[in-house]
Amino acid sequence: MFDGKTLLITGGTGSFGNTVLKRFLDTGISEIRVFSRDEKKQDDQRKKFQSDKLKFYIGDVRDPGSILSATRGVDFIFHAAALKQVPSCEFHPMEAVKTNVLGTENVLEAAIQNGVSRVVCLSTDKAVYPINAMGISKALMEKVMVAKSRELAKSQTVICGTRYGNVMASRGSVIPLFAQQIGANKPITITDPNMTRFMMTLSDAVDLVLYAFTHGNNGDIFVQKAPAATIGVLAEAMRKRLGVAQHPIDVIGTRHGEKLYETLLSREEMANAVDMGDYYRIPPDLRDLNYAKYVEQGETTITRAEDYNSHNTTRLDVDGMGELLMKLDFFRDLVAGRTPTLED
Ligand SMILES: O=c1ccn([C@@H]2O[C@H](COP(=O)(O)OP(=O)(O)O[C@H]3O[C@H](CO)[C@@H](O)[C@H](O)[C@H]3O)[C@@H](O)[C@H]2O)c(=O)[nH]1
Repeated sequence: MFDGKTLLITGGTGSFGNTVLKRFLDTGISEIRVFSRDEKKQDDQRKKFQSDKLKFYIGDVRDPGSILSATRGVDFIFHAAALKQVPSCEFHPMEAVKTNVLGTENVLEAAIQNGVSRVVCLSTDKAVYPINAMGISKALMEKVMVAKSRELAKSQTVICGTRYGNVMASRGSVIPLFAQQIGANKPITITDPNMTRFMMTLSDAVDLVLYAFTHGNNGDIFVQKAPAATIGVLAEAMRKRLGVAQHPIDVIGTRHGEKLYETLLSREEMANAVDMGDYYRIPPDLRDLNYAKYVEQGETTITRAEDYNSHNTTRLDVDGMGELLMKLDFFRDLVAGRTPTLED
């Protein structure tokens, strides 16, 4: 499917981009373009991968001109550029709007104008019933994506999306933080031991994007079924695997904009979602803007459906969480006493 094709990754210098490069540079793909603002990270990637197939584009999704010229001659786009830190978006919500909402519109317009055949936009569980600025901006990004895709019936571009949960051991996230606290002999800071999060590996996240890429129709959003754990269980599993069962814990309380649990599919989406085994496909609402229809044809299935969230999905216990941790290079390094490297 990728043989002889050109793929562009927005925000491609991040951990998602790195994982895609690792998987694809040695295939029959003809070119991968990394589009980002970060000259330094691009330079690191250039040195790390040393491949003629890899092309670097400095630009910002906020600047329509930069993305328009970078997408000329491109077949596929993975749109990963985003402001994704919850606290920073909370304090600078307009920055989240500029990158996550307006930036996405620029990427999609450029894709349509340049006849790109497939675009996959990356979203997050925080976009469902959102309460923080990051999630709200990603929810609006999804709406932009679905609205744009509605106009594309006769065009050659297919736009779809994915939502995923927490990527384990990503830079700045809780697993490396707890590891560092254990290493420095400081207490593990738990916000709320009963808080749950979906647990996914970076490789799962890339698989999900590839699944959407292969199966997506215009406006579809894909979600991977994933297990979840409480933060209490996560801390317990880390203490146990690292042989420090008595390491002290401080409960520090919930941070700005945090939820007790995350939701991957709302109740309303669940009523229409297609169960595809390991994944759900959420088709777009294709009714037209005829209000009489909305009033006369209610969705009776919605009242019966339950949302899909990190409280009601498969729950990992301490041993299950420990096994999942051991799938991470980061954590295996830690257990073996090697200096762990983060993906990003
Ligand atoms: O000192 C800490 C820090 C975090 N947590 C908890 O650990 C969990 C995960 O936190 P963190 O790793 O910071 O991730 P999230 O805030 O859930 O957000 C991440 O996961 C999202 C997907 O849901 C991504 O979109 C975001 O970019 C990414 O920051 C949460 O329940 C936190 O309350 C603690 O208990 N103690």
